[in-house]
Amino acid sequence: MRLLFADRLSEQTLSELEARGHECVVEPGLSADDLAGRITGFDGLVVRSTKVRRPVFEAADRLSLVVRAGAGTNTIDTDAAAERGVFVCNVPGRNAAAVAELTLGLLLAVDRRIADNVADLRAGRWDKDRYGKAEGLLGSTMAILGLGSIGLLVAERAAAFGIRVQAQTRPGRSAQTVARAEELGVTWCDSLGELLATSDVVSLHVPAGPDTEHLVDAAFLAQMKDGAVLLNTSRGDVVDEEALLAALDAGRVRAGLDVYADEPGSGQTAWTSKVAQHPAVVGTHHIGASTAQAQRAIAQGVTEIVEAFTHGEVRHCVNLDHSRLGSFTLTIRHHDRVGVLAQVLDQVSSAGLNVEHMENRVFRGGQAAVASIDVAGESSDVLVEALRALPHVLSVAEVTLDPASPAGSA
Ligand SMILES: NC(=O)C1=CN([C@@H]2O[C@H](COP(=O)(O)OP(=O)(O)OC[C@H]3O[C@@H](n4cnc5c(N)ncnc54)[C@H](O)[C@@H]3O)[C@@H](O)[C@H]2O)C=CC1
Ligand SMILES: O=C(O)C(=O)COP(=O)(O)O
Repeated sequence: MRLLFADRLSEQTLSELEARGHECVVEPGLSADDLAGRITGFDGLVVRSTKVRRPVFEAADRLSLVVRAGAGTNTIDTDAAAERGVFVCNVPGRNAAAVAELTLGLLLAVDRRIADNVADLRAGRWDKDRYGKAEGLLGSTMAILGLGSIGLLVAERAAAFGIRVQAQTRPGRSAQTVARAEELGVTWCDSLGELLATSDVVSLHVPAGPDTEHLVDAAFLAQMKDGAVLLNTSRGDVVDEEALLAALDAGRVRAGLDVYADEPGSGQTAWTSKVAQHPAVVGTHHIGASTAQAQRAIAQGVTEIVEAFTHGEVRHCVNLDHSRLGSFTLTIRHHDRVGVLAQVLDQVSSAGLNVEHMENRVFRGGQAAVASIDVAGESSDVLVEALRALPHVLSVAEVTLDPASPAGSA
């Protein structure tokens, strides 16, 4: 594949990909605005936080894969990609430990005012009176919103500090997550109000999106305990910064932030932000994932995704429709001969039906294969009989799909 890297990734990944025959063009200086003018001629695009907007997909001539070398895909117009059949994949979980470490670092820094301590020492001031007044974390209570890869690792680290961790009950949470959370001693609150009112620390680990935009607003902050600490290492959009500013000014809360609503991308630039500069905030420069360990793990994940993709497997795609759109599945056993599937599809199309998903697997020896075809519309005996009558078709079975069942669960 011809791959454009619009952010810097480890040299090892680039040499591994090149050793496997891929061409890697590395242009970390490209901005979001430059991408549309640069994308032609590339099959794949690899980015960290550089935004990939609709014009990139409109300008692309052969782009088939965008890899987000990280977790959050809110920086990529995944709908525009989906409209043009471009896969957007992320590398989930691989930078979670780094973000969890920073989250605890921010909490300690807020509680002990580490940044102010350091600034005064560097300025030649000793002030034990001022800085010797932390509450301490042992026995305090932390709410985690977003109990995914990062949230669970934060829970694990917080528990090691003797912090009681709680989360809100949430429909659809996997049994595995619930089991791991309970192993870590996480307890459950039925409502957000109860969660916030009983927590000394609130840590955000939800993805950005319409459901979580300004999740932390004035009402949310008003429900937090007086003097509580808000930690945000997820995305700036999750917090209404005007509301946070008001709560900070009122001395109601303190905050540890790694992400901001209008943060710049990578590199260096002059930048001011009222929340980032607030004296009750310990802020970092969106560096949650920026450890060498995490970046090595992410880079390895990128190599795996690109390699799997070249072998026909799409890993960690975030813009496929995973719900079955078909209304029935045809399972067709056939001799593995040229043209058999074309005839099958011809019959399906003559019946006015649309194929939503299909897979064809060849048996050992290459004599026979089985095709599984999810079809939208109404099946009929006429179609099934026409398929059975085709040369080289061995058998045809038809199963009606349950619209509520996700793909692959049948
Ligand atoms: N500061 C940094 O450098 C980094 C920030 N991130 C951010 O952290 C986010 C989370 O990352 P991961 O834990 O790896 O993702 P994840 O997908 O493993 O976990 C997200 C969790 O949030 C839950 N969730 C979604 N909507 C929710 C809602 N409305 N309320 C409560 N829970 C909700 C999901 O069910 C899932 O369990 C990413 O989407 C990204 O925006 C990720 C990596 C680095
Ligand atoms: O993985 C994520 O979601 C991150 O926020 C990390 O962003 P970055 O790769 O450091 O620009």
